[in-house]
Amino acid sequence: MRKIVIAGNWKMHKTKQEAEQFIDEVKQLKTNERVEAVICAPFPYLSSLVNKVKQTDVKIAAQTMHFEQSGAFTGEVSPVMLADIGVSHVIIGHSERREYYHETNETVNKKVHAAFSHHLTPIVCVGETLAQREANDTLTHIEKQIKIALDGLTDEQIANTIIAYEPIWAIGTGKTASSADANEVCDHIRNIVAKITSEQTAEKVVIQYGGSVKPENIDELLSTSDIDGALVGGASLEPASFIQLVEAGNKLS
Ligand SMILES: O=C(CO)COP(=O)(O)O
Repeated sequence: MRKIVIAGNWKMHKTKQEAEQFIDEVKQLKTNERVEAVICAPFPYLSSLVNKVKQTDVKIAAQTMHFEQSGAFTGEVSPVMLADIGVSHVIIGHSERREYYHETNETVNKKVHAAFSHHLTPIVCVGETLAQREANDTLTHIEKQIKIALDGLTDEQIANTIIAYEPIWAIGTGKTASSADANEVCDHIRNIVAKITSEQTAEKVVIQYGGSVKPENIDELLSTSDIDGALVGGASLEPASFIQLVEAGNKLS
């Protein structure tokens, strides 16, 4: 049985005090062995939050990183730095990074390789715009994103990659893809992965859905065949709501 990964992506929200208080409020959360609870926090808080979640079931992730280990890249954070402070996961290629910070499929691929070189689990985001969906381009667009993102990885690395399907039109808009539509794309993603590697490897890949996920719709999303978790923005900012999302995963196993 695949893992269920519930990840909260805080984006550029919270003061340090609010971030630490959040962790204090969720640290009693227990996940069963199938479920992982991850908070993707802003860089300045990572170190302190990693220390706070020791002995708890919550993991701390970064929201992006550079692909180089070090160098003259003013303002950037490297995989070495993240691994050094005990971060476990990193989001790569979020649509906001692609749109505002020129991330391309090629830089996503370099970052995924860099993540594995430093024992970080990549959460690789893919998804279509509304225009692409309306032009019936969703599946071709996503196939291209996935093929380039995973290029050159070993089967074992692919099995350990988390893929987040986030239709751009559903992010922060309150519009969720119907669970059937979301599952159809996640199923397609698994088929693409199977073509690149094998059915066996593809069966191991955790595929999350993201885009206006909240406690009210997570049960339905998780009840589908190919959605193995969620990457949650807005609804991950309040401890009570994040706990409900993780409990929805706990209920499944
Ligand atoms: O972008 C997202 C998570 O990475 C989704 O954000 P919302 O849950 O706020 O729609």
